[in-house]
Amino acid sequence: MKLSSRIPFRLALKQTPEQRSSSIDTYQRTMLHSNLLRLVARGGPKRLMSTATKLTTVEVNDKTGIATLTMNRPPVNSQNVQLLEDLQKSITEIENNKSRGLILTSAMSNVFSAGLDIHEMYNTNEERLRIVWTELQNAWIALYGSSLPTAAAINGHAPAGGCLLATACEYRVMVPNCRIGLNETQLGIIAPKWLMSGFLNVLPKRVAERALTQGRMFTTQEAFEVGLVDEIANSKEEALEKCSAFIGSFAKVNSLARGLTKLQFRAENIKEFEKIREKDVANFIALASRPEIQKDMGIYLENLKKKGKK
Ligand SMILES: CCCC/C=C\CC(=O)SCCNC(=O)CCNC(=O)[C@H](O)C(C)(C)COP(=O)(O)OP(=O)(O)OC[C@H]1O[C@@H](n2cnc3c(N)ncnc32)[C@H](O)[C@@H]1OP(=O)(O)O
Repeated sequence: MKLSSRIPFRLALKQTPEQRSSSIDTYQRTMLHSNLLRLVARGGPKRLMSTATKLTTVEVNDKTGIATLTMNRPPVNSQNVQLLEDLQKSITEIENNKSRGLILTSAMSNVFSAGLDIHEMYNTNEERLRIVWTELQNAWIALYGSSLPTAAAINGHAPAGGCLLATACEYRVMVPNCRIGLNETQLGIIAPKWLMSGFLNVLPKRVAERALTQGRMFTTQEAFEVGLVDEIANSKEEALEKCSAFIGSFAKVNSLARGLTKLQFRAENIKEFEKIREKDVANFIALASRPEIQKDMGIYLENLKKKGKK
């Protein structure tokens, strides 16, 4: 079996519903084999890799073996289909290049990611909505279901889809004076359960329920106090260092045991997501197509633009 024959979760998810029914087991078996191969391969020299797709870049530190995945879609890293696809490609690339871990960050100076690009959901057709939501699901599962150690260096605001990506990681370090949260209800939108799972992994249920129903955006300090972020750093560089230190904490842990243990914690959420992912796309299309939601999105966009001009 070649390394490239590993089946990432999202590819397994593209199978028929029948094939999918036992995909957790299939995935874990496949991962067990590929991780064994990866462990054997780790004996060899480290490769410095720096590749770029259009809206994300990947750089591997040849000393630590840790890959930094940077989102680069000015002005606010809003997640259009291309950014979501590039994120998936970069995650696959990092998983295949023997990296020791993945740090997700942003090339913007004050925004980690503004979440889904609202232009992609506004005044559009059902087919586009289907693609947008499917790619958001695919990007999330690629990150959430990765067996690698993952951390987010949150060097700016992280609303909605930005918070989704950050909470898909195992560790979060955030710079001061920014905001993070799932603000969907403020847009009149109900966040599906899978979209909440990372949030629910890190927050007590009561805190998560209140924050989600309020559509609350936490300041960095508040996020730290409730446990939504693990550390505060004074700069992006310091955030990257703290994320590297987190990933480095696994240096002496067997990576196969680590990865499988992580996925055991996440398996239930992933299984639930697999069951409902197609229905979830249909729900999203139905919701986002509603005239009143379209109207609210239009107003929201207008307000964002007005705010930008002030
Ligand atoms: C049924 C639908 C389900 C959808 C489910 C949810 C997932 C989502 O992710 S929805 C997206 C929710 N995102 C937000 O609510 C964030 C909105 N943005 C902001 O709060 C701020 O822009 C932010 C704090 C991120 C950054 O602030 P600033 O640095 O001050 O930048 P500006 O606000 O001036 O924005 C610059 C420029 O970008 C445009 N913008 C911002 N966010 C989005 C977005 N999510 N989608 C599309 N465009 C966005 C903003 O309008 C400005 O545009 P211009 O005025 O044309 O320059």
